[in-house]
Amino acid sequence: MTRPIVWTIAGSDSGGGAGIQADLHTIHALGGHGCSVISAITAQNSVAVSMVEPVLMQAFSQQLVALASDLPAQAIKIGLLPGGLRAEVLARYLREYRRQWQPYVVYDPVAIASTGKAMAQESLLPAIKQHLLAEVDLITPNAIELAALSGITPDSPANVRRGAAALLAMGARAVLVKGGHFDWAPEQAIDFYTDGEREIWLASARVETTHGHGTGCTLSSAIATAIALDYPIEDALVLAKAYVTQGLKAAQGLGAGPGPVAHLGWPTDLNDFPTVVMPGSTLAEQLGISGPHPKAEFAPMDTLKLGLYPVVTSVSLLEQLLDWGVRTLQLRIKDKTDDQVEADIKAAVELGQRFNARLFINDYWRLAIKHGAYGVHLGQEDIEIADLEAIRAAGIKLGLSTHGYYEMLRARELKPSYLALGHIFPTKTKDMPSRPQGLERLHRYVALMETEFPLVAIGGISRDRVPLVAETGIGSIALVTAITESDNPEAATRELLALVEG
Ligand SMILES: Cc1ncc(COP(=O)(O)OP(=O)(O)O)c(N)n1
Ligand SMILES: Cc1nc(C(=O)O)sc1CCOP(=O)(O)O
Ligand SMILES: [Mg+2]
Repeated sequence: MTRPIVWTIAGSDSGGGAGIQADLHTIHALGGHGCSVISAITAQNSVAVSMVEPVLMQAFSQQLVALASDLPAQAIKIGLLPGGLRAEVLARYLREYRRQWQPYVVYDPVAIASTGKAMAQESLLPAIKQHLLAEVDLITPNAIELAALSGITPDSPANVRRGAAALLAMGARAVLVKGGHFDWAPEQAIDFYTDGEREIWLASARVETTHGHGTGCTLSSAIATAIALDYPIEDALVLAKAYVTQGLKAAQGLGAGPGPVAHLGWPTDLNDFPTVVMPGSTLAEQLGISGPHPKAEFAPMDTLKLGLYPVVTSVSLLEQLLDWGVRTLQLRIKDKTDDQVEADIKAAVELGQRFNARLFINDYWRLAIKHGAYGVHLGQEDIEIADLEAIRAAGIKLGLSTHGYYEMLRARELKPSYLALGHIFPTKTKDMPSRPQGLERLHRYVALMETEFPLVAIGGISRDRVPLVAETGIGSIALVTAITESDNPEAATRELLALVEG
């Protein structure tokens, strides 16, 4: 894949830990090609910022013009703007880019250095509100910047929400409040994202280090790069947070003051990824997140490798599949009433028991409980409405669909029996709101999660693609049409069984 282009419009940090320098490290480490528009030259080291010198307006504009004519960006990260005039001029350029090629714009409203020095002129604040906010897709203030912009000090979770809502009311499309230093959560680095419709709280244990110079720049450029790589925003947020956490853990002191966050490449350690705060935890209570939640983990599977996993709509095909040797399978009937499907579900459960198979019922969890099913498979939307505790208490196994990093981390909090990862390739079986993941991402997901849960790949997996999917190390492959649309379902199933289970 060619590297997507990401611009950073920010200040140069002579010390190499923040600003343009941190951004270019981050963009490159995550697989983007970084271009830079320098807004100001700072003279600084790890101890102090001794000078902030805005570049000439003409030099600022000409960098933008040069890049726009040849290297248009998939995503743009904005950092330090030294004053209101450049913010206003930049807003005008961004408006034009939006018309031409719609880059995703992340703005980290750097106003005060971690050393305490004001980095920007007073004219910046009104210009952000009046001109820039409307042109950015995501603004990422820390507590001080949120208070400066919104007038609300985020001294409680409620005030974090209020501050973010105030920025949305001023025209921001989405807000990520960075909680590296919330007094009310001293043990955690908690970030809050909202676009006005949904709220996401991400928590990481605070890394004990004084070497965190450049974390804000790094986070925002990591988000921009992940978006340029075509990750949805919720995945970009968790990936960027993991990148920063791994960088903080490896950060070293260079110079007499706080050293720079380290730049180590794609995050691969699950311990570096944040927790998606879900109802039921002490933290969730503190954050005012309530809702039903399972009291403990779901029944574990007997193996991490579930093998071939056909998903079918008819009980008669289920019976044939069992006869042909399949031992993990699912009855997936859509859009019928409970009365219409109950007989089929009862028959399917009995068949599964007769063959000692891992037979999952899709969606109809009440009937699955009633008839003592082996397992239930649910989607992300079901997590909020199904009675997960009732499923767990009945001893029924739970499989959950996921479509990327965020959903995987969210599902992980519910401790299900397995996770499905989809859709790997384009599929005609179902209208998918997300984009296909592809093999490279699947590979990364498997490496990240394989010791936690059995993992199942699903979506567009034809017979010919099975060996490629199996090469990622995934222990189970779910498919519909590879069997149901085959000219000879029995031969197809036997071949697939041999390919997947050897
Ligand atoms: C093994 C497996 N993975 C994913 C799905 C999809 O479940 P869901 O997201 O609930 O969508 P529907 O199947 O209900 O349309 C699945 N059924 N099985
Ligand atoms: C039911 C389903 N769920 C998916 C997910 O990604 O959650 S993909 C999918 C359809 C799988 O069918 P086929 O093997 O014919 O592509
Ligand atoms: Mg479902």
